[in-house]
Amino acid sequence: MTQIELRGVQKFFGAVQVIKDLNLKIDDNEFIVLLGQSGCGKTTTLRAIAGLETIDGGDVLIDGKPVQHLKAADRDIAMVFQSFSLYPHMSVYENIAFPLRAMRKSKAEIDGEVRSVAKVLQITDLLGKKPSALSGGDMQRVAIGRALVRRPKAMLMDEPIGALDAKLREEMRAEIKRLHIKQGSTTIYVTHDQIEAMSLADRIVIMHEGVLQQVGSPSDVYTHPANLFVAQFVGSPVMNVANAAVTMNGSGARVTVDGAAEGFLFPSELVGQLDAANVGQDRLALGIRPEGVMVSREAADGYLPVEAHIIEPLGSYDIVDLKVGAQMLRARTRSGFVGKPGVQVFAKLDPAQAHFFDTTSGNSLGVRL
Ligand SMILES: Nc1ncnc2c1ncn2[C@@H]1O[C@H](COP(=O)(O)OP(=O)(O)OP(=O)(O)O)[C@@H](O)[C@H]1O
Repeated sequence: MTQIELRGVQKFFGAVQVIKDLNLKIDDNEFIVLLGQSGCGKTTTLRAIAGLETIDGGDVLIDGKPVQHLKAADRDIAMVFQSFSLYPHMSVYENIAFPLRAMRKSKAEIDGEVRSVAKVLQITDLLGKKPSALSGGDMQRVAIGRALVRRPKAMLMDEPIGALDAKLREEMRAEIKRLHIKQGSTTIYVTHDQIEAMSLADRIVIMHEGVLQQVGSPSDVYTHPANLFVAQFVGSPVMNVANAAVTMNGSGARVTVDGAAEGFLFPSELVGQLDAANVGQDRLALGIRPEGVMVSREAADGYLPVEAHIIEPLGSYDIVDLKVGAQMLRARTRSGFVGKPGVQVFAKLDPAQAHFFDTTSGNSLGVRL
């Protein structure tokens, strides 16, 4: 049982505040990913939990007990970094055994535990080798083994596979997930790679400039981003965002992108929900992912004429830039569907996939259609 909680954590480096009032509760066995751009404070947060960094305000609690006054060695937390940091003169076996020797375990106990961790990580045949004879992926497996072997209360991982090439990263990502399912330890994992975050996390914590933006399951942050930052940080290609106005027209609502002659048709509930959010409907930010922009080659009910610009063929699908008023909306189509740039096609938005944000605060208005 290991729960970790951050309560109002503050951290300054000189006059610069790099963690701003961070509150977060991490459950036992949860896999939490801290996601954000370089410099947003992810590593500092991790180091503060591990005890490698002091904090200037708030509490870090492990299983309900404040630990901010405890040294790193007394918190029983293991950390894996991007740089492998193995002892080069020791064999893989000795590297993994090292933390157990420091705990003064018996020879038999050490042997049992090293072999059991090696089995889980599928590195038994490497136990006799020196780190210099290992590939990057294997070195990182050993580093993870060394962290796991002493059964810490929690595992903290700072971009552990960031230095590996793309193919190996994908393999290691799957292994870390498998390992977590098998071992089930509370894990906090730092990355700036949203695909890594989406594939590994039970919950993703998105940070920006030291401020927590949203905490949620991967599908939560993807389908219900709390603000424009999250909307445009999660998802590839990024969500389209366009300034737009909403008006009532006959029985439905119209969402008109800046500079466009006509608006997209939306259910009338949109106006009611925006009224309830108490915002000016003459200027909102409309967010829609490429898969929410539907394209037709012929005129059809509810579809507006638009011009296709750049077409990016991405193998199983294309991303097509469509000029709508003063904005470019990117749509995802079957490959080859639009043909060539410059042609006129017709577009419609899927109301269920549309998001509306306050242009001033950037916050989601919580519209659900
Ligand atoms: N020891 C330090 N002294 C001064 N400033 C620091 C120190 N460590 C980090 N910073 C600054 O604090 C901010 C947050 O850094 P941090 O490493 O936590 O960010 P990060 O999100 O992990 O980024 P990255 O992915 O680049 O490591 C950055 O602006 C960084 O330059």
